[in-house]
Amino acid sequence: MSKPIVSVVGAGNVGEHVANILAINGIADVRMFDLARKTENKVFEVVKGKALDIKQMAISLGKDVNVEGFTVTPEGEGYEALEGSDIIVVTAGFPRRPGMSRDDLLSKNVGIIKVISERIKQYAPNSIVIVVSNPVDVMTYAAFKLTGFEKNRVLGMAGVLDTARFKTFLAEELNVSVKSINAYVLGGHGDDMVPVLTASNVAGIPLTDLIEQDRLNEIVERTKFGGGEIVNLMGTSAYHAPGSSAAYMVEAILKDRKEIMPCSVYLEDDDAKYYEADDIYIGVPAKLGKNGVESIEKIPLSEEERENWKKSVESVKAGINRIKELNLI
Ligand SMILES: NC(=O)C1=CN([C@@H]2O[C@H](COP(=O)(O)OP(=O)(O)OC[C@H]3O[C@@H](n4cnc5c(N)ncnc54)[C@H](O)[C@@H]3O)[C@@H](O)[C@H]2O)C=CC1
Ligand SMILES: O=C([O-])CC(=O)C(=O)O
Repeated sequence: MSKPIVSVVGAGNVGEHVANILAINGIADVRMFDLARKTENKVFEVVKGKALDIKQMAISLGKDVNVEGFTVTPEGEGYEALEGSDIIVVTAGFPRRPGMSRDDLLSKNVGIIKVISERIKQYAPNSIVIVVSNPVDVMTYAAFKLTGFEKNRVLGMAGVLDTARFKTFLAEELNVSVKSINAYVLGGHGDDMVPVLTASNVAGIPLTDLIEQDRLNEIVERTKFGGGEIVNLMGTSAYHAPGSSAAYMVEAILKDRKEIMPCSVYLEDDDAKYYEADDIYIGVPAKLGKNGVESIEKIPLSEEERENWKKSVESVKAGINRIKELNLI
């Protein structure tokens, strides 16, 4: 039986881990796209080598999957094999280095997203697009505008990762299984992200009953700067948890799971009214199924959380205004 096709555009650290997990889980055939690597006297088609290696890894684990690599150019040549993709995960672009914010990547990465979005529109007009490249909320907004796809078919990955970080620190603190923890991190994927304490609990017990406020504040701060912590340790950004988070979203869509998870999604109408943010991509709980984003949930926020939420909206809006000023969307 033929499997769904997931394309991964940008097969660097994050992209290859997305491909890796999808192949190990055996739930989709994977197509990977990346630039050639040029040295003084040789051009390496690294993406083809990575695809072959990942396919052989999956086969060594007894999985019958196809994984193929395609070399593309920055100008947008070589994307024909996007045709037939059910889902496209976009991880192409520059990662940050120590001392940088995610927003520092905006002007370099938006040009890359522009070319890729045009090719997605051309070759895979019915696909669902999951953007990972940073600053992710702004890049997802750009992909939405540039593909012209319906809002349910364009979403960004961040909240699954931020929530996994929050859960990691809570599980360590309380010595409980992550399965007993319900937690949500919403807002933009930047330093202003909003861990929603009022909606987070362990076996139904509010976090504030389990952890002293000062310690809880430390955990919240560590979560908000969780990406930066890894950048400072590795000199580049995280890729195992980002890769698995994107793969988790892919699987929820392919398996029509109707699972609610925080994703960067487009807010308008009723959702915009509730979240006080219109014409924006930002992290809120969303139900993922075969149609992509099938609904957006309105999570209750305390007064303090709503104030923090508003700050996060302002930073994402500033990024969106910057790409509008660059006349790239
Ligand atoms: N949303 C999130 O939570 C996260 C986002 N990220 C972002 O994901 C992006 C990728 O990160 P890494 O994989 O660590 O970086 P990386 O540098 O390892 O990989 C990026 C890949 O994109 C490719 N690329 C660059 N320009 C391209 C173009 N025009 N067309 C096709 N491919 C192109 C590069 O050749 C490279 O292989 C970064 O922007 C990073 O900030 C990373 C982790 C989490
Ligand atoms: O920190 C970064 O730049 C990459 C990222 O978004 C994350 O790991 O949260």
